[in-house]
Amino acid sequence: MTTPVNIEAGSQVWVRDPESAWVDGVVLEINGDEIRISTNSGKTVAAKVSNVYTKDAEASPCGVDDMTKLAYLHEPGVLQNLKSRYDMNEIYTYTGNILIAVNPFRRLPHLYDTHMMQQYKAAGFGELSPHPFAIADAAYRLMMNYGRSQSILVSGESGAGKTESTKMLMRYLAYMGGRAAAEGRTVEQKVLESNPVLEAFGNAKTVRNNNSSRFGKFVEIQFDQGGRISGAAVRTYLLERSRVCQVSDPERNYHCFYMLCAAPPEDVERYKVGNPRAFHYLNQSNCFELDGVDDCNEYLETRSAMDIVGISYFEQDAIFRVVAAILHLGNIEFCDGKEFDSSVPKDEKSRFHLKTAAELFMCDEKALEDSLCKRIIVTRDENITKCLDPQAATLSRDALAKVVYSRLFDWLVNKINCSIGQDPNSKFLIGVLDIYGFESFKTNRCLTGMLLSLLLRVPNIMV
Ligand SMILES: Nc1ncnc2c1ncn2[C@@H]1O[C@H](COP(=O)(O)OP(=O)(O)OP(=O)(O)O)[C@@H](O)[C@H]1O
Repeated sequence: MTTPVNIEAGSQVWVRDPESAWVDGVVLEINGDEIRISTNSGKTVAAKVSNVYTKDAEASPCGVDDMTKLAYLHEPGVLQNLKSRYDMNEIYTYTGNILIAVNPFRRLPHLYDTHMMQQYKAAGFGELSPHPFAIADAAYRLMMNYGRSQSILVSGESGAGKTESTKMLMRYLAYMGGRAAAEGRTVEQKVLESNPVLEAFGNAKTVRNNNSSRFGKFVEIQFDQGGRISGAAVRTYLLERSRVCQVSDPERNYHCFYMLCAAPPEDVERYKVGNPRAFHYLNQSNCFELDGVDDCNEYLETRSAMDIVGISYFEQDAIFRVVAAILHLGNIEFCDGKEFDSSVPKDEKSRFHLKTAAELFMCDEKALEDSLCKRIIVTRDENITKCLDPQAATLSRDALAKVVYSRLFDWLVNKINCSIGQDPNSKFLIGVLDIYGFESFKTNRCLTGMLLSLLLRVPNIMV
């Protein structure tokens, strides 16, 4: 690799550092593709040309609010700019019409009050400091001016602040297109009220975030011709199904399992749950409780959120029966059956969990056992029943748990949409896509396809 044209002895540069990611310094000498640098932290280091970038010696110590204004748009330049701004409590920065948010990990209420929304309503894009309100405002204006639906993509690593940013965007859209309080609960209120239910079943503790959304969410805010909100819908994608059966330490399974285990005694008895440590789907990790979170309280709050969303007592009962049944399903173990390559529940304990799961699912115990220990192969002429060995039966058990859980989640989303109220005759919509980081996937085919289809429809703005 050749030396970048503008690097010579005496140049100010950034060099990759194993601890701080990048450190700045001055070039002492260049020998082929190796550069010796005296860093500003007082060390002399040697680095390959590919690990050295020119530093803008005239860059403002306060950074710039739009990174397209940077003299050098490379990784250390971008990170330094974000850091300079963050140190001044400026958590938002533009790159053109993309907004970059750095998680402040503390409440900044002054940034999001009504006064702030009024200011962004009156200003053009780029006139005020970078802000999610400016992004939402630009989307709303484009929709009104060009009569075209818009999409806002919110992406980043787990814990980056996507859900918080999505809430800001929705608040602003509700402010712009909202109906008077006298007209009943606003769409924003309804969407927010449904959050506890979605979070109970779709969020979990991960290494990075105690309340990580394990699904992608596309919130569609629908508008009439006059730009007033006429309905909304929540579409969910890619629920992390594997978490139902596999949890790594120190993460947790979905919140609802722990909530149910911590429910008031009458419910614990009704759903035949108890100590989460007794369930295989939960005890693969040593994390059962979350700091500052009372799972019993969360259970009661989820129940009241379900009441608000319009989920009846009987439906709630069925939901928690399914949740409990999944836990019992996970405790069924298998051993070899009498026939070659067949399996049966391993012992009395497994039989007990099979029986309990069947009771909770309200299905026939033998039918449930067969669905785990046998596979039916449908051919054109006949149905062939094939026995499964213990290993295959265990996989079949986990597959059933995952399918049942994801169907339950889809059912809940559908119920929430009925409660929020969609407008089939809406003129336009603004969609806010909150989807967890690209790094989570080995291949991003379906995610990329989905994003592409959204962005092709409305190639506008990203956060
Ligand atoms: N703008 C903000 N102001 C204050 N706190 C914030 C802000 N953004 C994020 N946080 C804090 O960071 C935490 C994680 O943020 P959030 O849940 O939005 O991340 P996420 O990107 O949606 O994560 P995941 O993909 O895991 O769901 C929040 O619970 C909150 O405490």
